[in-house]
Amino acid sequence: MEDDGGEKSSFVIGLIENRAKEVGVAAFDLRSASLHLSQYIETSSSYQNTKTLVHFYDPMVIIVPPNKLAPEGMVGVSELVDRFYASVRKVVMGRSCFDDTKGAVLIKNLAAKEPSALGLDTYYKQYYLCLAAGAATIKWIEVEKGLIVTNHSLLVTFNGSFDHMNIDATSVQNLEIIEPFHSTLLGTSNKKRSLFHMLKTTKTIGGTRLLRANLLQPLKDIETINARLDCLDELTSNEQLFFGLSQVLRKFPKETDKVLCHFCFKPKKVTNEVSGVDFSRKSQILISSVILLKTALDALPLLSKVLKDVKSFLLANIYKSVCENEKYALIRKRIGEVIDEDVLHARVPFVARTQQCFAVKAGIDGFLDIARRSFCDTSEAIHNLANKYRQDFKLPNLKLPFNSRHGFYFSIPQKDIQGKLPSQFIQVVKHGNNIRCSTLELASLNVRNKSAASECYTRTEICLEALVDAIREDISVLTLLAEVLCLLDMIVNSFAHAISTKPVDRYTRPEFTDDGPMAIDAGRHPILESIHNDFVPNNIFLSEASNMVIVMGPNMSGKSTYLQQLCLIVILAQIGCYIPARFSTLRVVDRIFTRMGNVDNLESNSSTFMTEMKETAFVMQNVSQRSLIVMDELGRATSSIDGFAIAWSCCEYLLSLKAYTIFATHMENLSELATIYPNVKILHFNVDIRNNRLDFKFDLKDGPRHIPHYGLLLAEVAGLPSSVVETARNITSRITEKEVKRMEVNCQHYHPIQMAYHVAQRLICLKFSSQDEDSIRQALCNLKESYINGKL
Ligand SMILES: Nc1ncnc2c1ncn2[C@@H]1O[C@H](COP(=O)(O)OP(=O)(O)OP(=O)(O)O)[C@@H](O)[C@H]1O
Repeated sequence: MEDDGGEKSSFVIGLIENRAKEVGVAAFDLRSASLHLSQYIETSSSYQNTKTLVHFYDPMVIIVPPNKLAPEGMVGVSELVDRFYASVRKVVMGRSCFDDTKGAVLIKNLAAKEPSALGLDTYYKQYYLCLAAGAATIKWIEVEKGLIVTNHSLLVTFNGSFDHMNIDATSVQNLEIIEPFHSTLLGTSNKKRSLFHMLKTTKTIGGTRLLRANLLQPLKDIETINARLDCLDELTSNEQLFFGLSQVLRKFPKETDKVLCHFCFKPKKVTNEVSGVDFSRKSQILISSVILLKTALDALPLLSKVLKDVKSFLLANIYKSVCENEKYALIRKRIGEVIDEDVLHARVPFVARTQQCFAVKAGIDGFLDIARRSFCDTSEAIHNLANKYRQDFKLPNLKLPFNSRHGFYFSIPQKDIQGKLPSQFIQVVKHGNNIRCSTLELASLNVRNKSAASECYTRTEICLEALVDAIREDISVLTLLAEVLCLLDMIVNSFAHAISTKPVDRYTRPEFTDDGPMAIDAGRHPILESIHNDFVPNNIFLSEASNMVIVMGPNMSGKSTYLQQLCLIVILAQIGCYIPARFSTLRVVDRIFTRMGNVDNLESNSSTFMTEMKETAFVMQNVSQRSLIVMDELGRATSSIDGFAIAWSCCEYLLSLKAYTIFATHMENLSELATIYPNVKILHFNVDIRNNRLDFKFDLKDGPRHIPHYGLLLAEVAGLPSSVVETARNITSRITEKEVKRMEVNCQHYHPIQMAYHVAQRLICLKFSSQDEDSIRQALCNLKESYINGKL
């Protein structure tokens, strides 16, 4: 296991597909020793589902089979990786490595849970592809990383992403969930952040990862969401608990979640001598894991103290399953039998090395004690050497830093060196205002010091063998501890922290109902509200009887912001966080679809319009009754007639579903939909026109509103030469005149059969709509009036 130390990805994923457009994914997290399997039908030729998952796992390695079995019309997963994930290491493994039978056996043996509890028996027949991907992935980890997964230690989940809300990769970009748009794309200031950046006040890497995973795949289970919200209620109403928990969490080492995987993976036995050095590195990692575990277990009683009288289910459950679990005390006791009480987890490299060398109690192993003496002697000799140079060469500010790769080296401020450095100093490198260098003597002492440390590690590992085996037997409690710490980090340091830094009642608890409406009172954009002090809140109401809202308004009036705001609020609510609104009732959303058209086109051979159509097709093919769809200016990228026709027919299609749709548009004629369909509501953004200037109010009003030639007004404000604007104005008035005449003629010649056809079509739509009687009666009246006035 490599020590990644930072936020580098720890996922290795295997991808495989069959000719029926099914894709199997196995995502192995080396950090938490967990394997997540998913299998699904890839409905879009651009691999939207797969991209979403790859984006979610953000892997360091992608394993694929040779590109021979790509389904018709698809590029194949191997090619997909080349095109979109060129920076990720791609490994092609033979088909024989993708063996589903082997995968099933492996997973049965390695999974911490019983196969029946995993549902493996039924899963096996249906989802063979992800098992095949799992076999290849585990094989690669064994061969390339030299790690063997301990039996019954792996956390395995099936269908991971399908238990959660699904947000496709394009929508993740559109909504700026993880990354904000490049400032030049939107013309916004650099201050704009993503939702992830806003909430990233977590203190551990595991907590940050959990937050990212939650934002990309929010929860769908109301019970879990409410459990988190109850926990937030308790944290926000009990300051002592909130501050107590934040302080206690700091006592746990930041890398606690990593401890677990070092016990899950057994390093392969190294037989040849060349690998000896590597072996010592692995021993070192194991020792540091034991020390880290000891430090974490020492902090556990503090957590118990803080959680003693908690009320909310989630915290009480943590208290019961972790704080009252005697296994932790037993593990701690066993560690205490071998490990010195004073040894602590340290982050400073040399301190960490010393702690690791002295981890095991003195007197347990004679060879270890000798190696330690040699380690101390060489360390002392290095420090004496530095003192000698300080005096001999009059370099009082000579420093002796250490890093794990190079060992000790000298650092001397440039200003202290008059002329040239004495010839003893070698490997001279400038580094800022300092010179870094070494000497032959130091290099030789470094080698001896390192070799003494290696000997200490190897001997220590032998002393720790029995202890580590005993810890491995209780791996599940360590998994639990790691999970709990990540969850607490996210809820306390991110969610509760975000709420506590806002004025009281700015963020409120969302209510969830099973099949109710989506009503948000005075909702605000979670990120923009901190940039605009005078951000204007707005409402939304969607229900089965009114499942489409069409939002109109001139450019810059706030339409896109409103769409993004709604989605971000829903995501926040479904990760179990409070939301920026006065009040809200929500129903659980299973997928969010967005068509916003402000993302760079990833498929270089598609025009803006093609991209728009592909995205819309993807929505249509995947939408369910529980989805939330936001469409911004659909149909603007082609001729106005075709664009309008497409926008209209898309609306009609979406209306026939029970999904909630919000549609922002400049096409005023789309408001006609409301006269035919009672479940369409028209809203517009309020704008005042004074002295030919638009004054944006950003508040939503009922009904449509016609603002003549706002495009021209805005073009003038943007600085288009006045002669150009004047010409445009003349052209507009001529077009308008012609249009009026044409409409009059058209009305006269409108064929009665066409009228009858439209009436019939709308009557059929009404028949299948689930509206109440009053609404249907009203819609029939509107239809009749339109027919009489010839406006159909
Ligand atoms: N509710 C609001 N309160 C305050 N400022 C807002 C609000 N909504 C939007 N804005 C500001 O107005 C700017 C323009 O908003 P937005 O891009 O949403 O307009 P739009 O109607 O979608 O424009 P276009 O039709 O040209 O895409 C935003 O960058 C934001 O700074």
